[in-house]
Amino acid sequence: MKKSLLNILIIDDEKEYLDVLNLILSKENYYIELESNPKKALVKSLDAKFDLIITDLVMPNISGLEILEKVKDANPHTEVIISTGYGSINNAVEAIKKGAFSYFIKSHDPEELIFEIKKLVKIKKLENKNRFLLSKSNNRIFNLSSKNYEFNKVLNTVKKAAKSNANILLLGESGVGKEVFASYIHSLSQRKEEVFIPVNCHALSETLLESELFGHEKGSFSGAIETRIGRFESAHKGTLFLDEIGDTSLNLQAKLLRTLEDKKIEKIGSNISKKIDFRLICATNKDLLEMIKNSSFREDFYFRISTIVIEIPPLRRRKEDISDFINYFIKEISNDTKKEIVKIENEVIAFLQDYNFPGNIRELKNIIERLVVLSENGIIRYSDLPDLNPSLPSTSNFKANLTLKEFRVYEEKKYIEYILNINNFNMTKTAEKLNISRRQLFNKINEYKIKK
Ligand SMILES: Nc1ncnc2c1ncn2[C@@H]1O[C@H](COP(=O)(O)OP(=O)(O)OP(=O)(O)O)[C@@H](O)[C@H]1O
Repeated sequence: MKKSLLNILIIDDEKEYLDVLNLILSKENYYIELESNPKKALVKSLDAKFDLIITDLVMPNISGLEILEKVKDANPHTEVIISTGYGSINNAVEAIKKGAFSYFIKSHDPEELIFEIKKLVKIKKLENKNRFLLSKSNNRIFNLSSKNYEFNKVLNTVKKAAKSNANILLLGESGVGKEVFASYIHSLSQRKEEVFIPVNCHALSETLLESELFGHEKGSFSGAIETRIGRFESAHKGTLFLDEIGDTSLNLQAKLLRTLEDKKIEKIGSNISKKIDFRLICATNKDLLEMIKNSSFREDFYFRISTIVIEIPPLRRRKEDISDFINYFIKEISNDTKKEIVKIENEVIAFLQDYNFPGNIRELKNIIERLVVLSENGIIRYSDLPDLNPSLPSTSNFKANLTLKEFRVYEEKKYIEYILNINNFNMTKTAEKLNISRRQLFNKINEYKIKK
């Protein structure tokens, strides 16, 4: 079946008028529903499947203006055209100020209405094109080719899973590329021309995360100065990526579970629920099954989000890909920094081939970035490598006249720098890894004058 150009709901308490409009518009490729009961119309008009609501202005019980306000509140992307008689033109102008797309005078030639609708189709097409271009420009090209059997098997599963609408759970150590995979899945899916919305569940406090996801009404809590659309709503028709899902509270998991079951959301402080169509991808580096055992993760929620589970292997298990990654990052970073690289010392490659990469691809990228920045005359040098094995004190790097305390300080500083580096200077993650509080970490950074 050919996809309709526009989904339209027409509301008018005069049934005959509805039939006339239906007849005129049915010649075009539109999907049309009619509603003559204003109360039912109000409920129907909030369905996000409609791109356009054409509503009469003056009706018993409910006015077209009321419908306009509710529609715009529930689905800001749905357009409204007000139809009215001569007597109410002032109100129709008022409606434009409140966000109506246009108005149409009932006694005029219906061609005027058809013209307005065609104008809207054109605008929607342009909007879609913009969204597509935007998502393409956000969609950097990643290095997903591999010589590793295990990784290629994972990639195959990803390609199959991407075509379905199933919820996907991505597992893997920090820095293996879970977010890269999520956006790759989106780019292969039927939703590729729609938005990809990533949310990091770790970065925000529970209240902020809830409002980030569901949105809030103005004044619903202190700090809610303005009505805000949540990420679920922004992800409508596209893909929502919840990173670090293992860091959500049990409370929020219960709320998310309900949302996944009903595919409906309510803004905090609002009782209007909205249907949202989204594909969910979650990721974590935590052991969710272990968390279920110790009651910090809901089992029913786990089953909801894990229709397909994909585990991305760490970089140390795909060493045959390291040299390709080195070249890929050198190219990318030398392009960005406008530093041309002509040579890389063999010892650098040999060292990186041997190294275990606890921070995975992110760590390799950071190392290459450092090497490119420090390179001189286009040469990437072994001597510019950071000290990558801090747990083993390298005798060549300290003077033999240090006291034990000085030595400890020396090694501690190097280790903190190292962990900060592989965690992209994320304070929370670094503190967690070091098993100290963020405050203690800040104190150490100040004490040792560690710089990014
Ligand atoms: N296949 C790849 N090609 C190019 N760059 C990659 C690839 N995989 C990962 N990266 C880069 O490595 C870094 C980490 O990737 P990403 O954020 O996807 O990892 P992650 O597993 O989600 O990490 P975390 O668990 O810490 O959130 C990013 O800078 C990303 O661009």
